Amino acid sequence: MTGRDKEILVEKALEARRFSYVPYSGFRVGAALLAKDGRIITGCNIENASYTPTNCAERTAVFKAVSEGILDFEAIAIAGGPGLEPPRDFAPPCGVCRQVLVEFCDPDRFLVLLCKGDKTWKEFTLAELLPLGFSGKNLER
Ligand SMILES: O=c1ccn([C@H]2C[C@H](O)[C@@H](CO)O2)c(=O)[nH]1
Ligand SMILES: [Zn+2]
Repeated sequence: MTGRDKEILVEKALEARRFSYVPYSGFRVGAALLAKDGRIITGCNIENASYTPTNCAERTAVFKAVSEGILDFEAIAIAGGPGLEPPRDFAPPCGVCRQVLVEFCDPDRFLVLLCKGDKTWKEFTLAELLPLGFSGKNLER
């Protein structure tokens, strides 16, 4: 992945916030998931009056991709913050999203880019964000 590829992914995550459905928190999160074939699948958070059915931006992107037969991923960029102004801080993925990502991504290779509104980012491997993650390998016997 080149620096330019990362920049594009960061821009797509920032843009995806525009579609967040957040009448309760006002906290807009966008995600851009890069598939190994080069496709980029975006997602936003979608809230619900009953609160718990809320879906995070990261899971929206993963589920969109998987539901279209895209299963091999290289990286995800995530941007989150209040309102429509560019996020001033990094928004790390929640534990549930980390667990969903580990189902589909090699934790030592898959990159997570946490972005701010100025298009800077911090990057981690999924293994750094979810050490000792539980996956299908743990079910083998
Ligand atoms: O990983 C995360 C964590 C939170 N949110 C959303 C859920 C909710 O709509 C809002 C506040 O928690 O942020 C995400 O989209 N991704
Ligand atoms: Zn989440």
